[in-house]
Amino acid sequence: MTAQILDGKATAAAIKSELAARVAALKAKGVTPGLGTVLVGDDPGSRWYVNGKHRDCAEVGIASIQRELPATATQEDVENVVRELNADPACTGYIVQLPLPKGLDQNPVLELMDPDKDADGLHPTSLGRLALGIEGPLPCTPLGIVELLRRHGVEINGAEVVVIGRGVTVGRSIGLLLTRRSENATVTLCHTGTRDLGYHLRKADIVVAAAGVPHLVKPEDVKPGAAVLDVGVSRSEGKIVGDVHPGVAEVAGWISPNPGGVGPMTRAMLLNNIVEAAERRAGV
Ligand SMILES: Nc1nc2c(c(=O)[nH]1)N[C@@H](CN(C=O)c1ccc(C(=O)N[C@@H](CCC(=O)O)C(=O)O)cc1)CN2
Repeated sequence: MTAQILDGKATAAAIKSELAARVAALKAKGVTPGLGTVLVGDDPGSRWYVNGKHRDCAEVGIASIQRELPATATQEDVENVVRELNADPACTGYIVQLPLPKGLDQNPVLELMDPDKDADGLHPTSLGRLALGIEGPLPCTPLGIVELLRRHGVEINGAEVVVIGRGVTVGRSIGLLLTRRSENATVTLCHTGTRDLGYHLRKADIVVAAAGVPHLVKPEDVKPGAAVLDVGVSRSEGKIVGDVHPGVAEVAGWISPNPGGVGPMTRAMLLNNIVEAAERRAGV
């Protein structure tokens, strides 16, 4: 078997053209959505992601507000930028690019954000809403994964899903998303304390690998026909190495390439969150 490709790049392009039409409709009503980003430090990967977010905004007609701080910024410097964006009417939603440099604590920064401007779905109020089943912004990578599966016709309802990794941007939050009544999956969250990862993987209809361990998911541990989403990013000689061994493509039914799978969907869902929030506010 050779797996079908869950093409995040093409899917994100389709979503962006749908969003461009929705932004045009908002603008016709006098509403211009604006995405703010806060980038602290000089990590080249984070800078690349933030620049990509602003390129996407330009493509769909969302205004951009960029705030940058040096790696020497203090906790108070970062929190002051957050206060400024909370008060800026041109900024309808924003993100703080994670991770923050060592020595800065991300949780007080996230808590200080105006939850109504949380474009990432990572504010405690947004995560609480997700847990309680109340409408609100959803974390971009989990949302991108669900959208990628849906648009490729992969059945989520009733599926056994194994998620590897307990980070807040993916692992913890995707369990909450996939176990909602609307998705209706059964989710097992595996992490570094899991004794026998292969035991769980072999039963999974859908695997979400977000551990950041190169080639952790081996072909012999994947159920034939499963959908495998590779979220992990490690770098070797300047190239991305995912969490999924290339041989998995011979066993799986669907596989997301990395790069070109979940990453572009994360970016598309950020735009989606900005547009949805603007629509909610405009009563659309
Ligand atoms: N505030 C946030 N910080 C971080 C998030 C997030 O959702 N919110 N997620 C990641 C980084 N991220 C978005 O911020 C992100 C990661 C990857 C991609 C992407 O398109 N990747 C490309 C490959 C890029 C490369 O060559 O390096 C791909 O997969 O094709 C977009 C966004 C952590 N921080």
